[in-house]
Amino acid sequence: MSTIIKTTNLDYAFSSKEQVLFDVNLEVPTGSIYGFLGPNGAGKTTTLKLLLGLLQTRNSNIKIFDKGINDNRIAILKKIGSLIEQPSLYHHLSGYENLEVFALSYNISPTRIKEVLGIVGLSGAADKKVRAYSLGMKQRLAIALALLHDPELLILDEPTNGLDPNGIIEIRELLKHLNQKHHKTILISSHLLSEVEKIASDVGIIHNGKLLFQGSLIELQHLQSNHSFIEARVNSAQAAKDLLATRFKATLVGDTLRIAFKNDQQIAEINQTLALGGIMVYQLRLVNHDLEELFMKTIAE
Ligand SMILES: Nc1ncnc2c1ncn2[C@@H]1O[C@H](COP(=O)(O)OP(=O)(O)OP(=O)(O)O)[C@@H](O)[C@H]1O
Repeated sequence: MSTIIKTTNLDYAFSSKEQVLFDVNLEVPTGSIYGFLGPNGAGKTTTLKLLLGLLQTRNSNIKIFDKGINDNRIAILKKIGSLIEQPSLYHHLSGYENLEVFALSYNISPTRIKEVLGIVGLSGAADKKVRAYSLGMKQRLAIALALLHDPELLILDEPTNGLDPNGIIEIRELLKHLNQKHHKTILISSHLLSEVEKIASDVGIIHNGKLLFQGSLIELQHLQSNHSFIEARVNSAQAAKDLLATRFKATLVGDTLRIAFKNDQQIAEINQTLALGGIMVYQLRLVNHDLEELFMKTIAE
């Protein structure tokens, strides 16, 4: 698996007292949608700005496309499309004209303008003034701007922030389309796990400037299943605990027993052991740690 972005022990301080990033080792796989997740103030925007050279550190160890950012800034930035904070759009111009302003500066053909308008689903609204656009349409136009030069990598800071549910779905579908059909690697920041898990293949969780988790979404979900348990309501919780003790880790919580397990086979085994041991089982309930809880737990630890 190749890596499109790699940072090694990335630190950043706005002043000598205010260090906001601590040893961040980001690894974004080529071809992924990488969800960079963290609560407000965690350091997401600062990290993305460092990747884009909008902030600089003397000893930053950032490699993008296998090249150091400090020595290859222009070549690297040519292959990146980005959206950081509010997009700057001309509201008195149409969507097409907004793209044209940038296309003229960067020698990009009118054909490409039409193409990106099609990709972001704004062909029908191309001649409408941007001031009449919904927030979601403005955001899609901003993504169209980022796509004009056909970059390999997109870096988007909270692209669904402030959008209504419909707008959020449209951006999500657009990003999936760009990843799957146009083979763009996408690094997207968000403070919402529920959003990231619907779209990302890979996840990094940052909190207080430290990367607390990094891995595939499947690995994150696996971590979730490790935090799930079976809750048993039985006639004698202590007797049930003793009966299971050699095979399972169980904890008494009031009258119920919480039993850690790894797979469905083990659930059947727990059920059988209790029944054969003469325990009256009133209820066996699967309690899933949801990812949101796991996320909160991760950042609280
Ligand atoms: N220009 C600045 N000067 C000093 N401190 C800053 C500056 N910009 C950000 N910070 C601080 O750096 C820390 C990280 O901020 P950053 O904007 O990177 O977080 P974030 O995860 O993107 O959160 P948000 O979603 O709220 O933007 C915060 O404590 C913030 O107050």
